[in-house]
Amino acid sequence: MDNTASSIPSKMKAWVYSEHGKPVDVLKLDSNYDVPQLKEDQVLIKVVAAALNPVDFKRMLGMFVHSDSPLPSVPGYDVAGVVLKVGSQVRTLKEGDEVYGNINEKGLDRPKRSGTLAEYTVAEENLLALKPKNLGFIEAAAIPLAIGTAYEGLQKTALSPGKSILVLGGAGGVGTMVIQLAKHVFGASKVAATSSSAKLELLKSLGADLAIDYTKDNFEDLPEKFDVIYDAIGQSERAVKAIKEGGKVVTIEPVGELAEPAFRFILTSSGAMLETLNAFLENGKVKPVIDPRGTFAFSQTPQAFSYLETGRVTGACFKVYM
Ligand SMILES: NC(=O)C1=CN([C@@H]2O[C@H](COP(=O)(O)OP(=O)(O)OC[C@H]3O[C@@H](n4cnc5c(N)ncnc54)[C@H](OP(=O)(O)O)[C@@H]3O)[C@@H](O)[C@H]2O)C=CC1
Ligand SMILES: CC[C@H]1OC(C)=C(O)C1=O
Repeated sequence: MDNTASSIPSKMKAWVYSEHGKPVDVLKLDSNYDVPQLKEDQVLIKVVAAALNPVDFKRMLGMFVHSDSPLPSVPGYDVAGVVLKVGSQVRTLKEGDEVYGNINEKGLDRPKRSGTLAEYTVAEENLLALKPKNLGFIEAAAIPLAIGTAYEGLQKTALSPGKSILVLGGAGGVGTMVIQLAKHVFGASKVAATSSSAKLELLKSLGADLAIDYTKDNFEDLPEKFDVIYDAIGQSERAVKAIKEGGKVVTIEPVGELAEPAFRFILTSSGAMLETLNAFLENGKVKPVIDPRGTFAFSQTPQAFSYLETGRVTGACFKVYM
């Protein structure tokens, strides 16, 4: 690959929004958008695949204007691609490296204005890791934000071997990672998770010992109580009724009522965390979950958002840059 400065274009294709609203209304394809400038501690990435996350459409709707970056903005946090150029302070990554990561260190604190739904993006070296050798770019792109949120939340609850956990929203991008990490990395003795009827077998395949069909049972009415509850659906007022004395409830829904003793957090992206988990991804103990209807071409980005906005995506929703 010719990575000389002259071979890197100054303009690119990018999906951009200049006003707040629904993606289908405000997201426009710009074929002449500025390739982001590289800072000393950053690398320039040729995007091969990018994953969509709920934060992308929530920002577009204007839900976080108080801490968001100014418009126009290219959405997208998760990327898998190839390093084209490195800044002078980059220590480890080099041109040609196949990398993946979440390009925004503080999830809602001034995310980058030039995100991953474009031909090129930039990220600080410490937010990236080498792509796991056994994963393709599409699979790798599905991982960073979801696994980072799952891992950080489980760390904050001090989940440890022998403890039990209930995962609310087990079939989602974050939930599918929480189940796997809880069982195969944190050593939980009992993993329960909720989903609708059609996704119960998926939960069990990921490591859930008990899959609860929320269309039939209210988890808080079941006799079993848990040491930890990971709430990925914003139902902390119900979750606190299912916790053991002294147990922990973590929720990732950043807005709305928070029932005591539940707590919430916004993830911090970390390349080091990905490098730690690469071992579990490469030995197959933790796997990316790809929605069978969730892979779209770059040109279909608005359709990808429409699918994500249904709230029914299983695992992650993507797009591949072509
Ligand atoms: N604080 C933070 O740092 C972060 C916050 N978030 C937030 O967390 C939430 C989850 O994100 P993510 O996993 O990507 O979302 P997804 O879009 O991947 O979640 C979709 C899944 O949610 C499941 N679901 C929906 N309603 C329920 C319910 N009542 N009970 C059980 N499962 C349900 C669906 O399963 P089914 O079809 O069976 O209902 C579906 O598979 C979002 O609100 C997101 O904004 C995400 C990442 C980081
Ligand atoms: C990255 C920010 C985090 O906060 C919300 C609401 C999400 O959906 C996130 O991913």
